[in-house]
Amino acid sequence: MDASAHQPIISVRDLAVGFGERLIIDGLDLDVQPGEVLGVVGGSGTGKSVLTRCILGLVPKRRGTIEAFGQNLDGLSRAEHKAVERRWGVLFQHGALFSSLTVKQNIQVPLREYLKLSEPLMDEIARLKIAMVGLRPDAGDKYPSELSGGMIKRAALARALALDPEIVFLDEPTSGLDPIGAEEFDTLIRTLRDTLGLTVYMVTHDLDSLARICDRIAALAEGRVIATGTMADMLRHPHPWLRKYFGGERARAAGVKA
Ligand SMILES: Nc1ncnc2c1ncn2[C@@H]1O[C@H](COP(=O)(O)OP(=O)(O)OP(=O)(O)O)[C@@H](O)[C@H]1O
Repeated sequence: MDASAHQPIISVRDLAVGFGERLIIDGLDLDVQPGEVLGVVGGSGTGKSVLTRCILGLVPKRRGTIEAFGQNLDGLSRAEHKAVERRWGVLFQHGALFSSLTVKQNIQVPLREYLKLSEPLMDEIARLKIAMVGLRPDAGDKYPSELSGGMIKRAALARALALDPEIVFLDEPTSGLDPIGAEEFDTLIRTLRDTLGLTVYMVTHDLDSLARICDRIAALAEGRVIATGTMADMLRHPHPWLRKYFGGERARAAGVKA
């Protein structure tokens, strides 16, 4: 069998990231396996967004290595890094669409940045992505201010999928959605994973999402990943934060059971 079949898409070793004198991440190891939906959890301020941004090259690290698609990201030229960036899509917290652009134009931003395509082809790709995330065709001509929270998330996901990425990074994709909207969005992510073979790295506080769609969970505390595994593994873990998080009232309400 091809050895690359088992190679993690993302591999982080002994990562340290800090601001000023404060180390937020210190000695963090994490692998993201091809085709999995990985849920990244941790208390507020534990560094989930910082970790994500560091993997994406938006925050510098102090120490450690980050590999994406088998390549060490250190020492890549700008062109080589851009080639890596083309293989991932990102949905930042709150959608982060450009408010002055329509949904179609937002989806076309990465196409313009990374590819040279004709206008009709870009329109066709935008149409496909809009359909893929379950938006109506007329959503393409709307501005973000004209969309509901759930539609904004879908539009942002369509933009994250614009370049047919192998992995998408989602930062709290269901935050701000009502339970029905959140469940529909989870179903969409799962469907995209199943149909496109997408790998999903998802920062979330949403226990329903974790239980519903994550194959594996990575828990952050004390600057590192303190545990990885299935929901069942999390429920058995002795770490006090995990016991509180997965054993609390909210977890019971989400139907999370040992
Ligand atoms: N650019 C920055 N400069 C200084 N400190 C920062 C910067 N970015 C993040 N931090 C700090 O790093 C810590 C981790 O922040 P981060 O946003 O990663 O937390 P988080 O785990 O994603 O939290 P939440 O679940 O609340 O979104 C916080 O204390 C934050 O204030």
